[in-house]
Amino acid sequence: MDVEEKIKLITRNTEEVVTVEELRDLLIRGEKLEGYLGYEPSGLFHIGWMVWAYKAKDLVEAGVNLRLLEATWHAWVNDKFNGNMQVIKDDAKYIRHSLKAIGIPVEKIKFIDAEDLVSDKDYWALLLKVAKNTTLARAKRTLTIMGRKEEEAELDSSKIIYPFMQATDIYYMGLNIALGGIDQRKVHMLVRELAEKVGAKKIVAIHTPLLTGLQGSGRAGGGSSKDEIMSEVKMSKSKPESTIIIHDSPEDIREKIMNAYCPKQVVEFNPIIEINKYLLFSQDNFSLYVERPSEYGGPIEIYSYDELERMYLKGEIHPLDLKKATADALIKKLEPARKYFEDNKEAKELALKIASELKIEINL
Ligand SMILES: Nc1ncnc2c1ncn2[C@@H]1O[C@H](COP(=O)(O)OP(=O)(O)OP(=O)(O)O)[C@@H](O)[C@H]1O
Ligand SMILES: N[C@@H](Cc1ccc(O)cc1)C(=O)O
Repeated sequence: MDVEEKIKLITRNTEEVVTVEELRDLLIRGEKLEGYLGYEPSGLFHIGWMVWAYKAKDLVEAGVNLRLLEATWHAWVNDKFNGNMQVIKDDAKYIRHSLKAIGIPVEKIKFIDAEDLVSDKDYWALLLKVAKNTTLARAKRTLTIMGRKEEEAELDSSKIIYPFMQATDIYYMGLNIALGGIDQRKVHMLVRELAEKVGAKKIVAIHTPLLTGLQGSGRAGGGSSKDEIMSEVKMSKSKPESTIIIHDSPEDIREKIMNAYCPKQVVEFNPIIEINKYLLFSQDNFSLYVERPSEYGGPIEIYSYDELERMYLKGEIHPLDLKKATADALIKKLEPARKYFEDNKEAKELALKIASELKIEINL
């Protein structure tokens, strides 16, 4: 793959890359691309996560040396599983299985437990350096990266340390690429700004779009920037009613999709449109078969997202027909993952354990 082909693969289906010029520069200079993405192991794998997982796969294919950071300590600070570290660690194992189940080449990725970073005193020395160079106001504004509002650090000041930890993760591992959903933007910008001061490389930040929760944008509150608005309305493991998880049965998926927000001729914050854009058409060789009634033009096969969007905006595809077609396509897409969890004993036991911790019923 030449430089431009790599750039195309790395930047496709992203919300933004800060900056493409810097990425090109790294590639032209032949620097090894050292990348990562972190997640809190604190729930069942929902389809929103497939957006970054597919991007992780692209990065691996483009030759990035990719790590996935199991942010166990961060999840603990963020009160996940009531601070039960054993369950957080089991969830991390479960997520590895989930990634494999959806077809991510896990054997080419290095998984790192945050425990391995925080057990080195140099990590904390670096963290203090980051904190020394950041105002409290800035740190508070960055709390959206952990799904929290500024006020939430008032009662529990460990939360204010979280953004410093996330920044330190990046410096400590000596990375030049950080991947995350657009809700992680604020910390990546901080990391870029402070790089010189802490003597680290300046990262290229790659941000993937966030899939809106099934209820649409009804929850959007006072956020002003795109990352703030999206972090409120995104599909999230903390809001099970808004999510489709990879273990949902075909019947569950159909029912959830049929009940989802999908306004006629509107594509913004429309989760059904976004499932098509970010999960289905984003992958090679996909086409959507829509069974339209004959008075609306009859059945049609759609070959690109742009074509779908154009027709939907014009009212040529009715939400109901789109929902049915999307449910069928998503059920098909998740079939291998269902099968993986049915067949793999360890994966199944872990999934059931996590589900029972969360008091969520799954049928495997
Ligand atoms: N709905 C979504 N669509 C796409 N990416 C998402 C979505 N939700 C989270 N992500 C991305 O997944 C990664 C891990 O996020 P995180 O652990 O916060 O997941 P979450 O489901 O939002 O959970 P929580 O509710 O605990 O915040 C981040 O890079 C984040 O941007
Ligand atoms: N803040 C991320 C998780 C994360 C934690 C540590 C990191 O270094 C990176 C990512 C989230 O909640 O989505």
